[in-house]
Amino acid sequence: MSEQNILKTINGDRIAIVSGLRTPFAKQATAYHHVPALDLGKTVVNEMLERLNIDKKEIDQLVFGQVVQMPEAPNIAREIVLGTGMPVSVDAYSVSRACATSFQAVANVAESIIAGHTAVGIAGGADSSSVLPIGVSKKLAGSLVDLNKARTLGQRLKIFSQLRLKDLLPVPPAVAEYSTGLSMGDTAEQMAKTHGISREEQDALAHRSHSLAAKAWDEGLLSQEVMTAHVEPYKGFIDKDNNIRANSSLEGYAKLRPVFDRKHGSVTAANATPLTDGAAAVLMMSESKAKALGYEILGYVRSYAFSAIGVHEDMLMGPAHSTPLALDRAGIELKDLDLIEMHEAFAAQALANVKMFASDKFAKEKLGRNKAIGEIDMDKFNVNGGSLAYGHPFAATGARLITQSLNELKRRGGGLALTTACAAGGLGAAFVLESA
Ligand SMILES: CC(=O)SCCNC(=O)CCNC(=O)[C@H](O)C(C)(C)COP(=O)(O)OP(=O)(O)OC[C@H]1O[C@@H](n2cnc3c(N)ncnc32)[C@H](O)[C@@H]1OP(=O)(O)O
Repeated sequence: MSEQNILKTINGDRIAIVSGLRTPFAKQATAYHHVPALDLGKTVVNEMLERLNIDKKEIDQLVFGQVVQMPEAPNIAREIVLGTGMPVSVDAYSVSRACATSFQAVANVAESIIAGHTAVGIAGGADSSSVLPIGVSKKLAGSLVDLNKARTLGQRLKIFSQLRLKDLLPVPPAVAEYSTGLSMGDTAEQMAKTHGISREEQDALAHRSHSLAAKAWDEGLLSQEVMTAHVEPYKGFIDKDNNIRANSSLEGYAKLRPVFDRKHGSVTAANATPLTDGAAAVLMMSESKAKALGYEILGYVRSYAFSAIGVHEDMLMGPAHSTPLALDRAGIELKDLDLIEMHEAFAAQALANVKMFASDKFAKEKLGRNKAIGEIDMDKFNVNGGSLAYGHPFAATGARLITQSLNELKRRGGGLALTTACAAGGLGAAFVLESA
């Protein structure tokens, strides 16, 4: 391991993460039923700035993302700046990298710090599966445009007469791959079959995830990094993730029917992430700026990598593709890591990735490498549970993983963590983080 292999600015400053915060995550149509992602984003950024008592004039940039976009506020980042009392001069733009969106936001702020353009930046993401941009059918959308252009009553009546009842039905956004039409759950089913991941193994991982997450909450490990959020203005508060099952039992999992392949499948509501609402953010600075402002640093971004594969088969293999790149860039091997935090989109997807980390065949055929990335020590893997339990508000998960890993490293007295995720479009993200 060499000091050379860590991201730094031209002045030798490391990329510091000073703080991370998130809202509690809530299942679709529960605590945040009518709260848009933008409000969740504003809430978390506002609270983070309040807690740190930072002069808002110090902030140069805010990069944020939202996977399910709201057409009326397409630049969520700028709306957060304008809605949290930051100076209007704070640069803000939005990014989208499906489930790795806030990883991308962190990478963008890191690159801006490395270039010397930013000294203090905020990165994060928010998503709501409860307040959705419900659209109209393509036929109706086309007809509405034509209606706008129609000049006579006859032309208008002709357009109306071509519409059928089904064309008038609302169309919710799909959690599916645009180019194949396959849902993420269909892909998880594919991966279970290709990699021989049994239903029992999937249920066991989900049970582990819920049990560890419940324990983490019981022990107070998350109380600092998760804020209390308002449910709907003036209606109440939520102070804990509401998907986690403290009384998770394997018998309960076994009873559930598969959802995506009802006949031969193994992916159920319990071994898939639920649709979730929430937001998360991190405050980043160049190392010297953090020290000059007197902030304690939580950790550093040592390296990161993104990867991309095809979308027709086993598309959610992002961790197995991006991790070796990030490890190489960090100048380390898998065995040097103290923690491995992998986004659990589905138990089948996480287990397929764990399996392929250890496979020489996969390394040779898919990664063009001589040997496997390495066997994951499960004692280091998602030690406080994962997305199966916490839930997965798409754009917020990366920032959750980064904050949770750095806080856990700190509790353990330091070290290195890998945080990694798969994403739609065959994308993958991996970050190597170093405790301060
Ligand atoms: C890169 C990526 O991250 S890709 C991933 C992107 N995300 C997704 O694709 C989301 C995938 N998930 C989903 O679409 C949905 O959660 C689904 C379709 C799997 C399930 O949706 P729903 O049926 O609405 O789930 P719901 O929460 O109602 O649970 C169904 C049942 O399972 C039960 N259940 C859920 N979790 C558990 C559990 N851990 N243990 C026991 N029972 C459980 C519920 O109690 C419920 O039982 P009931 O019908 O008796 O009330």
